[in-house]
Amino acid sequence: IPESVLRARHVQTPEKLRQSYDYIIVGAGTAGLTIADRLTESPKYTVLVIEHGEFWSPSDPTGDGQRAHLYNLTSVPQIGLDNRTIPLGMGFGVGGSSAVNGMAVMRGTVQDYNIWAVLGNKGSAWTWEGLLPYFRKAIRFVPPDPVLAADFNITYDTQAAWGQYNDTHVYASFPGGLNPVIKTIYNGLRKTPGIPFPVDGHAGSHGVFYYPLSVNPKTRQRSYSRTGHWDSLNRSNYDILTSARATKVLLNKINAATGVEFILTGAVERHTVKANKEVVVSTGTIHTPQLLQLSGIGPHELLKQAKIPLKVNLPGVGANFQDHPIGASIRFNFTKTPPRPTSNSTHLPPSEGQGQGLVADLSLPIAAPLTFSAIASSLAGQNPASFAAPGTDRSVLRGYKAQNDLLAHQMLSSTPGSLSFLHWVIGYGTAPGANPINFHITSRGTITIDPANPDAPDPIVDYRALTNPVDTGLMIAYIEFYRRFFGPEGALAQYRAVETAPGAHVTSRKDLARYIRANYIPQAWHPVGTAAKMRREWGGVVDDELRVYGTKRLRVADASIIPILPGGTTQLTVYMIGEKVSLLSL
Ligand SMILES: Cc1cc2nc3c(=O)[nH]c(=O)nc-3n(C[C@H](O)[C@H](O)[C@H](O)COP(=O)(O)OP(=O)(O)OC[C@H]3O[C@@H](n4cnc5c(N)ncnc54)[C@H](O)[C@@H]3O)c2cc1C
Repeated sequence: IPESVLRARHVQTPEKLRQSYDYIIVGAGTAGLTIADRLTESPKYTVLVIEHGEFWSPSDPTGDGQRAHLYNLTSVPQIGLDNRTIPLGMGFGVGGSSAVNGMAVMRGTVQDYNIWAVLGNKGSAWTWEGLLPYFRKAIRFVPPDPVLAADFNITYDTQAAWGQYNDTHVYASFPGGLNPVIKTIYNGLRKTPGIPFPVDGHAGSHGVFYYPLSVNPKTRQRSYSRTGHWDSLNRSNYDILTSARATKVLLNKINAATGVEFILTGAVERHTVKANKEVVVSTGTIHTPQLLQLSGIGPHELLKQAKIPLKVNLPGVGANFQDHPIGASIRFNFTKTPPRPTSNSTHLPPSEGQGQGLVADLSLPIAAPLTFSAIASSLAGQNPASFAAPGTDRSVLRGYKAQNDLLAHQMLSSTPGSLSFLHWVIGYGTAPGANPINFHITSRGTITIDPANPDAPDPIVDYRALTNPVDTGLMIAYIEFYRRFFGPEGALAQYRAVETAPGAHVTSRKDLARYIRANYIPQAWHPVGTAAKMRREWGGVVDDELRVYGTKRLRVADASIIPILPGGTTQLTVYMIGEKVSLLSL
């Protein structure tokens, strides 16, 4: 069967585009392809997706590899990290970041999403309960092999977490065996008082649980937005234009989106295409604020400096930038080697390195029983202006204050649905120890066009990592957690662990802070927040229907609308956003 019959249309030159489309989606990434698939289910609407990269397949051994399909970005020197610059990669090409990510499928807790409602407008449906149907619709969960499940105590709750929807081809599954070494840590956590073990970490609780991967269990290939929402679609109302970088959303006199301006790779001429109903920007957390700013939507001072005519003064565009930081590593050697755990599921291929695995996502009172309340008080007592980027608008500062108050409140709670703070991935490697990840940072960065060179292909990335001292305090608390867990009072004391990094002699706050500054990586490829779904008076960029404030017929739908990081990896949340906005748009 010719490929063209199996697919919607891949357009490679602007001349082959229609005169106009009902919907134009900018970015064929995780959310973008989800939305385009859902909108074109109805033959009533024509949809064009404009994508900067190309079609490619991560499973193609003759292809040019994943690295070639990442934006090659680097942050500005980080004042909180001894002026280190930080590289970051974002997916580039059809499938976006879902084509290159680590495939872990996770979700935040109940309060992670209830917080979105508090930060949003009145009557928001963005709560755990309100979003659960879209989460369920976003991904098809396939339970683990029963022998594997019994071997590693993998439990799941199909009813509460996953539901029975089956109209998606994006899968979450457990494709291989697990490294039995993790059983030593698992047993240690089991013996540690106070650590919760929810039946399924996707049902809204923090604690210790196994997570699946976005892998098709039959083919054992990556399952992502392209395989789930593009391949095999035969729809004449659906076009994708590739190698085309959107440079502007076109707005008329009443700031209604009328189309998109774009430039083909390697060319200089700018083209435009008309949208009859809506433009949906879905270019991800780094490029969405760039595109809005280039379109005249953003902080007025920045746009004035860049000589871009102001359409809407929205100071929050590019503010509120967050990612999960990977903290400085803490490592131990066991002087008495634990017996190597055995595995009954050896009929399954092993999954030694990065793969489906075990996580311990712990609330702050569990991770930091001695300091959680002092950390919470110090955050609640802060004036965000002391730590925000110079010149941050008052509305954005009000939003930061609202976020701080919510986080400070959650720092005191260990109820099942409350936020997890310390994220410990136990599936990677065999050495005891961790690179602790902080699920809820308090520093806020920025993404801005360069006013001196607004047409540069990528914007300026500034994490402002560790500019809020609370983040250093959290990392110190996590190091202390591991010292207790592996130390003489911990559940694995019999193996007499010796700390190798940073070393047992590094104990003062000053020395620990220095170690953290030198080794902290402010990103785990989960950037969010730069076009946040929050109240406008709190620096929000989109409303509860993901419409950009001050405009008409223009929405944003991707990771950038997430107002505050969830306690989980981000892809499932982004698929959920794609599912939800598709229904809002129709
Ligand atoms: C290396 C890596 C590892 C990760 N690991 C995990 C993981 O294990 N688990 C997990 O849950 N999450 C993970 N994530 C995060 C997750 O994949 C992302 O949060 C999610 O995919 C983001 O989706 P999005 O729709 O916001 O953006 P994307 O999927 O990145 O889509 C944006 C699209 O827009 C295109 N684009 C950008 N600018 C323009 C423009 N001007 N014009 C036209 N097109 C444009 C891009 O090429 C891209 O296709 C990882 C991400 C990366 C990069």
